[in-house]
Amino acid sequence: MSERKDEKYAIYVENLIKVYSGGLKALDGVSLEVNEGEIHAVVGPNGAGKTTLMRILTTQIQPTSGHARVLGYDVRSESGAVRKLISYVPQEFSVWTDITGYENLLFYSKIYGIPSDKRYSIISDALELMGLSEASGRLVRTYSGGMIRRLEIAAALMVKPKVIFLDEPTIGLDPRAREVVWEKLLEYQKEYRVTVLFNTHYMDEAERYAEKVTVLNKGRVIAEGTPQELVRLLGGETLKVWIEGESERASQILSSIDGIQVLSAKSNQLIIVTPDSSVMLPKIVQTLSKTGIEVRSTTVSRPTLEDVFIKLTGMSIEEAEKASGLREVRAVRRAIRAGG
Ligand SMILES: Nc1ncnc2c1ncn2[C@@H]1O[C@H](COP(=O)(O)OP(=O)(O)OP(=O)(O)O)[C@@H](O)[C@H]1O
Repeated sequence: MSERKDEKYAIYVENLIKVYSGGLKALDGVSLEVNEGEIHAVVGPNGAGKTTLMRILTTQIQPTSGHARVLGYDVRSESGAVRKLISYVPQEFSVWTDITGYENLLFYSKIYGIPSDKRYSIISDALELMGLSEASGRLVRTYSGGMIRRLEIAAALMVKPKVIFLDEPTIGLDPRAREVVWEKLLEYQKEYRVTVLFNTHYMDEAERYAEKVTVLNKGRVIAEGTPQELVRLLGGETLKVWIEGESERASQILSSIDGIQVLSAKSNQLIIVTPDSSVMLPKIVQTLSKTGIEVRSTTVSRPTLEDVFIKLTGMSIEEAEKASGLREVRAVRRAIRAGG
C-alpha cells in the first residue's frame, strides 16, 4: 500500500487559512512540513500568525479552511489522538509562583492522569532533565525567569510527548538563560528524538537551534529551508556601512554598481550584500566619496536570517513589529517574563 504523503511527516500543514470572528485573516494559505525528530522554527514578527498556527496544530482552535495533521492525525477530526501525543508550552505563564517547583509538577501530573505510583519518578526525571532537581523544593517565586521557563518545559515533558510545541520559549530571558533553556531542550531532544516546533522572533535563535525554518509574515510563508539555505539566498557577505549623509541617496548611487544589493538604507546605515567584500568595499568608499558622502565606519559579517528577512520584506523584524502596531504586546510579555 502506498504511504499517504501527509502521513509520513510529524507535522503536515496544507493551505491553512484562519479568519478570526472579527474578520482578521491571521493565516492566509500556510503550508509546511516537519519531519519526525526535526527541530523546526517558525519565525516572524508580532502578528505574523505564529501563535495562531500553533494553536491550530495543538487543537485549541480550528482553522477556517485547509488541513493539518500531527503524526498522521487530523487536528480537526482526530484532535483527541493528537492531544495524546503532544505537549504545548504556551507563551503565557503556566506555573504557580506561590508553591514549589515540585508541587507544580505534582499538580500537572494529576491533570495529565499519571498514575500515583509513577508520579514521583516521572516528576523527578523531568526536574532532572531541566536542571531543576536542587531547586525543586523552593517556591517558584524565588526562581529566575529562565528557571520558570524550564519548569514549564519540565511539566510538558512528563507526558513523554512525541511532538513538543513551544511558543516563544525564551521570550524575555537574558542571553545566558536562553542558552541554558536550549542546552536542556537539546539534550532531551537528542536522547528522545522528539519533534520540536517552536515559534520565535529571535532570528539568531532559529539560526542556531533549528534544523529547518519557516519564515512567516502577515499570515503567509515567505521562505523556508535550512538556516544555511536561507542565508545562501542572499549569496555573499553582509556589509554594514555607516555614512555621513543621506542613506537613501547613497543607496541609489550604490545600486548602479554590479554585484551589490542594498538591503536597507536607514538612519545613516546601509546594509549591503556582496559576493566579495574585499573587492567591493574600496569601490563603495570611493564611489560614495566622489559624490560627497563620507563613510564613517564599516563592518563585514556573514549574512544572518535577520538579513534574509530584510531582503524578503524590506524591513527588519523590529520595523515590521512597529508597523503592525503590536510591538507593545511583546514589550509587555517580555516584562512579565523578566519579572517586571
Ligand atoms: N482570538 C483572536 N481574535 C481576533 N484576532 C486575533 C486573535 N488572536 C490573534 N489575533 C490576530 O491575529 C493576528 C496573528 O496573531 P498571532 O498571535 O497568531 O501572531 P504571532 O505571530 O504569534 O504574534 P505574537 O508573537 O505576538 O504572538 C494578529 O493580528 C492578532 O491580533
